[in-house]
Amino acid sequence: MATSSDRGLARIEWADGQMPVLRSIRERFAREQPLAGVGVGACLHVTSETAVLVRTLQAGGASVSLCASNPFAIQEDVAVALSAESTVFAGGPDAWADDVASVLTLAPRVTLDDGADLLGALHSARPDLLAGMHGGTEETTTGLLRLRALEAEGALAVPVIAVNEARAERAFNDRFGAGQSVLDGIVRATNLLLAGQTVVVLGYGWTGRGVALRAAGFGASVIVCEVDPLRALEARMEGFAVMPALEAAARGDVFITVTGVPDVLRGEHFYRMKDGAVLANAGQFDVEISLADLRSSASSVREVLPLVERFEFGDRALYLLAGGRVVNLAAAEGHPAAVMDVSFALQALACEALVVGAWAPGVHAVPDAIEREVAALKLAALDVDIDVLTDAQADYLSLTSPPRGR
Ligand SMILES: NC(=O)c1ccc[n+]([C@@H]2O[C@H](COP(=O)([O-])OP(=O)(O)OC[C@H]3O[C@@H](n4cnc5c(N)ncnc54)[C@H](O)[C@@H]3O)[C@@H](O)[C@H]2O)c1
Repeated sequence: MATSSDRGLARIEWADGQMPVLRSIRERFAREQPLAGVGVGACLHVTSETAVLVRTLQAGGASVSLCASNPFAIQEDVAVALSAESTVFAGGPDAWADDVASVLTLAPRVTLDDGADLLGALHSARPDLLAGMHGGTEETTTGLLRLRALEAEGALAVPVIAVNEARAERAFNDRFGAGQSVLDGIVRATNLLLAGQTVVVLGYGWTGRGVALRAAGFGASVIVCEVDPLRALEARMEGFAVMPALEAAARGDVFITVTGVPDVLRGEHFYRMKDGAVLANAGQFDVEISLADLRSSASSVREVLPLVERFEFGDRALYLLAGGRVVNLAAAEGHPAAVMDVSFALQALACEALVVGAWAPGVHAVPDAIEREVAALKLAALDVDIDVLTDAQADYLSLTSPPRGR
């Protein structure tokens, strides 16, 4: 019978198969050993994709200790399997603070954060370790807010690479990853046929744009609602209907909020919606669809399917998915491994850059060379070749060395 460790190993191998960019970095790291002897502390989701990143860093000579950035986001079988190869502290919600502290006791010289927990704890509890560090990487907007606040106070003592803001991360994570998985979550929860439906996307930022694109690909008519005139104009020029949410409320069959802003859909919208309209949120927090307005205006509420609640308003009903929580995590599986391949390739190369380069304390953008390398490796994995500037073209553009396709 397969043990928990066997199941974890199988998941890691499956993820590895979807992560060719990280695999090619791992092969180079194994040859070049850029991280030889470096202790890396990682505070990330404990998943099969993270295990592939850990293996990559270890192939480059690092010793990695891992704890969970979200104590509820631990794949137990992966944690068991990975602990045979590296140091894993994944005791769950009750042990979370101890797990973070345990990583710090190993005095990491590079940190990989998903919310600035390790770097935050180093600054508050172990400032003695900061002087010996190469620096850290940060994967989230929230973490960067914390680190930039430290920087503004003059207290950030190490360099941090803002992986979250890389162009490749934005494109893959937000547009392609969330674009697909948000619709996957809606379809899994409802089994709706989206072709022929009117899908209203509220918010046409990095993520909303991906959602709108994929909804159109399913055959839906897409309406975009925005408050930013430039983004609204882009949506219009990209072929979508654009109108205020109050107008869209009467037309939509499926509504998807993806703004990061509270109460984007509220009582006045619910009153205009058609019978049977479906409400889903793809923003980070469950604040974009006003649950208070839904509950206070509905005459009755009941669960009709797992993750689908029916709110009755007189002779009409609206269906709320996943209680308004982020639908691709609640009803599907979040980002595919192929998306995490790009995010974690940026992490691995940023880690290498911190170790081999000289960086001043402060928050830094991901170097353009890393973005290009990750994109080139992904193209190679897709077996796509591209052109290279001729020397004359490069001279014309006054580049000292022409960028390479791959
Ligand atoms: N579900 C996922 O996997 C996933 C992935 C990435 C980001 N997110 C979340 O999605 C949200 C948006 O992220 P983003 O990176 O696209 O941000 P963004 O800032 O690029 O885009 C948000 C857009 O919403 C618009 N907006 C704000 N208020 C609005 C309103 N009342 N009505 C209509 N439009 C409005 C803004 O003008 C902006 O264009 C955030 O909460 C983010 O954390 C979720």
